[in-house]
Amino acid sequence: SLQHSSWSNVFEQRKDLDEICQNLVQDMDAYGVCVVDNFLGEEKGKAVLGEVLGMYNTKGVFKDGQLVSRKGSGDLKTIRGDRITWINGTEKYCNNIKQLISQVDAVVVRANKMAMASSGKLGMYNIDSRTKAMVACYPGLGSHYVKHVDNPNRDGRCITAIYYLNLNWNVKKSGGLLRIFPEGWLGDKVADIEPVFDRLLFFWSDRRNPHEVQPAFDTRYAITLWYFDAIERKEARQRYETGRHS
Ligand SMILES: O=C(O)CCC(=O)Nc1cc2ccccc2cn1
Ligand SMILES: [Mn+2]
Repeated sequence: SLQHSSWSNVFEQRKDLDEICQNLVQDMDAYGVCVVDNFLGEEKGKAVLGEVLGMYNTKGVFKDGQLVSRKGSGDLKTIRGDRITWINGTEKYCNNIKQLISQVDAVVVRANKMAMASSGKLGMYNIDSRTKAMVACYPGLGSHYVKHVDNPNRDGRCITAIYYLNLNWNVKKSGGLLRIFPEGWLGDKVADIEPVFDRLLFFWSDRRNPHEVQPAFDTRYAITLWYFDAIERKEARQRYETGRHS
């Protein structure tokens, strides 16, 4: 359909797939973190944002974030963290999110293959599946996410991919900075990622990349996908089945 054909040339318009994949392979080798800006372009990015806003304004779709408390002037102030919903993209009114997901899939799968051929670190994995997409919103008011590791105990997830949707986001005014503390970066350097519109971020999901979201003072939207390594995932399932898990 027309809709489909306009999506299929996303890469011709923006940057070709190869360029993005080479950049990903190189950055994962060098830094363990990779930022791709203008991933979909303004029109497609806004279409995805529109669907996320539609979902967010539909009662009951997003679950309340976990409670976090912040000691202000000594008093405990409960702030809800991120509000999330999980989708596979086939839901109603999610066609553009579905297309975003398949574009990210295309990049990850191709980069994984390229890295196998060039023996990049990404080539050490065999990426054959992923989680559903987690659509998250920080409702502002200082909501944040404490420093954590996505996959601390080999659950199978090797790469985190986060697509940000925040038009004209200004961290000085709105906060919401993602700060990654990459293991092994010298001089305790950090990677500060602003959650700006149409930005796609990749990083190793394991202990190499502890990260936090600093308090956000405007609503902050992101869509996250986690990609599985086939072997690590199988081993995690086996541990789970034999009950050897905490
Ligand atoms: O929005 C960002 O910049 C990243 C936020 C972030 O790290 N989110 C997040 C959300 C999670 C939700 C459930 C389980 C693990 C999770 C790990 N990370
Ligand atoms: Mn995380």
